[in-house]
Amino acid sequence: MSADPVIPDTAWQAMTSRVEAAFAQRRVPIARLWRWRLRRTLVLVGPMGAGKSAVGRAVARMCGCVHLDSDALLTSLLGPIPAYFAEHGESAFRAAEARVMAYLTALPQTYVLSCGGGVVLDEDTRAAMRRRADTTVFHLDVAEAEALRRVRGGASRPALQGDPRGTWKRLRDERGPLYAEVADVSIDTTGLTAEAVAWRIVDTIRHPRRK
Ligand SMILES: Nc1ncnc2c1ncn2[C@@H]1O[C@H](COP(=O)(O)OP(=O)(O)OP(=O)(O)O)[C@@H](O)[C@H]1O
Ligand SMILES: O=C(O)C1=C[C@@H](O)[C@@H](O)[C@H](O)C1
Ligand SMILES: [Mg+2]
Repeated sequence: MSADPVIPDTAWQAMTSRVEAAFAQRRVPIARLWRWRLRRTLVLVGPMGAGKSAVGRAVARMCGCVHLDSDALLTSLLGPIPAYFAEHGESAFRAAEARVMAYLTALPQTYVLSCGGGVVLDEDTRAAMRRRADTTVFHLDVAEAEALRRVRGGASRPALQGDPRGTWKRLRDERGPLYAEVADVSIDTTGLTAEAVAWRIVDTIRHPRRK
């Protein structure tokens, strides 16, 4: 086990090329219908199953902006996250995750970023999120029973292995203050579809003073 993963330069360059290609291939925004353009980066944090990935995709579709997902980029770098956890341990994953987050939070473009559930554990990541004046951070929360239904008991989430129910709640409680530290807006997604949460996010950005 190594807590300091050596990411080959070629893998890192392949990942950054994917990101650059995503910005080069931006799609036509649905929001053009409203003559409105998203000019901010939206960062989604929260516990596993809160819908960060699904909602991020929906927001980006609505706004025609680039969507990046830290877990997807880490998978392209390290291979499947559960296998990486098993082989190298959580601390190696966290080190790679912090490096990816440092890269993502320094990008000059605006876009939608779905984060892994544990990104807020890293102090530098939290500081980088707070530093950006062109960024709004959304904390997506969800009730335990619904989160566990959404992640289907946690089989693909290595951080939940063993006792998914107890672990999900413990992690959510431990990380709650860290999500609150970085978040500008908190949304309880319980009982809402991913699209409904996405509309709420777009509405919050379009009408900031109403919230
Ligand atoms: N608001 C929602 N209502 C119903 N199902 C949802 C909602 N949001 C997400 N889902 C579904 O729940 C599952 C988990 O959602 P998602 O992968 O977006 O969570 P996540 O917050 O990104 O989790 P992780 O931290 O593990 O990346 C997916 O199958 C997704 O389609
Ligand atoms: O909350 C967590 O610790 C994790 C959440 C997922 O998004 C992945 O980043 C990984 O499975 C760990
Ligand atoms: Mg996700």
